[in-house]
Amino acid sequence: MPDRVLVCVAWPYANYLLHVGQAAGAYLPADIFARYQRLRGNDVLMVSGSDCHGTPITVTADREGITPREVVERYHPKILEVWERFGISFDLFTTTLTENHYAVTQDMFLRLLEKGYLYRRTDEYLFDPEVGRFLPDRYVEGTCPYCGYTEARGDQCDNCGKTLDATELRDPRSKLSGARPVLKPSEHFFLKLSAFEEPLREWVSRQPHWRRNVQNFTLGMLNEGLKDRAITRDISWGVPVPVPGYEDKRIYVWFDAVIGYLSASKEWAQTRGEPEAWRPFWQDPATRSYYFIGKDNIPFHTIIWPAMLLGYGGLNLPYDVPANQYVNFAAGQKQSKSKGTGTWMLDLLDQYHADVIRFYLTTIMPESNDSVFSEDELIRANNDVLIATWGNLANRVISMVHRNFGGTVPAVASRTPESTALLAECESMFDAVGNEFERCHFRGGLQTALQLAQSANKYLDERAPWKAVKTDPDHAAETLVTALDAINALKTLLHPVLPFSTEQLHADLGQEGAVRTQGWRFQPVQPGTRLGPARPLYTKIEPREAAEA
Ligand SMILES: Nc1ncnc2c1ncn2[C@@H]1O[C@H](COP(=O)(O)OP(=O)(O)OP(=O)(O)O)[C@@H](O)[C@H]1O
Ligand SMILES: [Zn+2]
Repeated sequence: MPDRVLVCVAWPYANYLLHVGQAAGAYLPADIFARYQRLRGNDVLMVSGSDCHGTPITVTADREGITPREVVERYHPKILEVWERFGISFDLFTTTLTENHYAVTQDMFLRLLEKGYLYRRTDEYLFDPEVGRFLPDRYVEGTCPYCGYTEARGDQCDNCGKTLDATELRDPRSKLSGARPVLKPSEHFFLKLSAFEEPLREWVSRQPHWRRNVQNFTLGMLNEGLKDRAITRDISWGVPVPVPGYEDKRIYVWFDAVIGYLSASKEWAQTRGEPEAWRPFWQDPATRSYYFIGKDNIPFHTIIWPAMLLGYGGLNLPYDVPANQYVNFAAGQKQSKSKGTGTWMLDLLDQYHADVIRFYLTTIMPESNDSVFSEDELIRANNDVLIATWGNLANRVISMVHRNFGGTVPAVASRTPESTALLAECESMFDAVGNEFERCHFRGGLQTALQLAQSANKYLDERAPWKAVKTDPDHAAETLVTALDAINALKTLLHPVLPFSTEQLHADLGQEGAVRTQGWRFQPVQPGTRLGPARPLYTKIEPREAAEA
């Protein structure tokens, strides 16, 4: 029986272009994982969409003098273009502007209200006296009360990752006018997070497979005590609050964004004409659901969303939340679209093969520590590792079979112990790499697969088939066939990371169909197979200093 796996990926705000931090932090790991699970033959549903609400969108709209909807219409297609060109294989990438999403969000709201997990409360909120508007979330900046970071936003501190109430900020200033805000009362709905403290603590403690930092961060928040949080805002853009008297307010963007995972699953089911198909992904307790996010999103996925799910009832909690640290632009400077610091994915895709970018970003995936993106390092990774260890291996062997055996895989009678050893390594790699990918260790999975490429290179160098072919053609044939077997294994092992070039190689190895439908297993190349052309998988890139000189 195949397993069922739900792959949920953070909803990017449709207010800017996507940068490498988001790609390496959330989208690429999710995609490698989903591709790996599909190869295993599991039922996978991978969903996300553009987050079209909240102050990140309205702040951009105000700044650019356009409507929030126009902001979304400008950036959503650009996001879709990145998925297409970068090979992020969503089953559905939608938006939070659909009727379905509004309905699912309001249903969640009303059910939580009915069950007593939402209540109304009047508090004082920051208000800009100059423009006469409340200042929710990102309309206000100030100093973080926890870490002293001076550019904390009203909703959270990017430095220490704490979620904030705007009124907690020290020295707050309005993003609309720069004015010092005043306090003004307003009534809002609150999510009774405090009611979930114990069940959440019990649940989080039972997740030994979680990343240590995710678990500790979450337990830390639980130990400090959960405060109930306002889930409506004085703002005119967002999902309407389905309660009379709240016409001027909207549901808080994070409340509706996390519901997006569920609403997108329902939309996917409707679109494929099986409206109930979302249920097993959410209601069968055997389904594992993974949430791929960056570290700033942890509280929303390990506390707020699980609390909402517990309150709603009958829906699976996350199985794992493999949150990543940050990819920085330069040491200590986060890639951030709202701050305008970053390397844009569309620019990179104009310059480099998608698989080269995927390869390099996997090597710097911030699984345990922050990392730094560098274009020079990308070029080095392409030339010195990707091509030197893997691309050349495939290209050399296919070329030699063309040169010496007319492009047809020769038959071999028996294999020497060195060849048998390499084949055994091919077999065992499927478990070794699979175990890494299964645990969301994508750097480790890639490094492990590359060890097989190194073994194959060493094997070839030791047996020098280019020389042996003149004196002992059978020996050369055995070497090349065994090397082709290793290349065929690597093609599958590397497919989740390098989907485009491994599909090309699959054709060049004379194989039918597509790698993605072959299964996660070792398959030797059959004798008599006609190989395709020996096309290089990647091209060498001139280092930038040389190019500029
Ligand atoms: N530099 C980064 N490194 C790793 N992950 C990141 C980075 N920036 C964003 N992410 C993750 O990518 C996902 C989508 O990000 P989001 O749309 O919030 O972008 P952002 O650049 O953080 O935006 P903003 O600066 O407006 O908060 C989130 O899960 C976020 O944690
Ligand atoms: Zn802070």
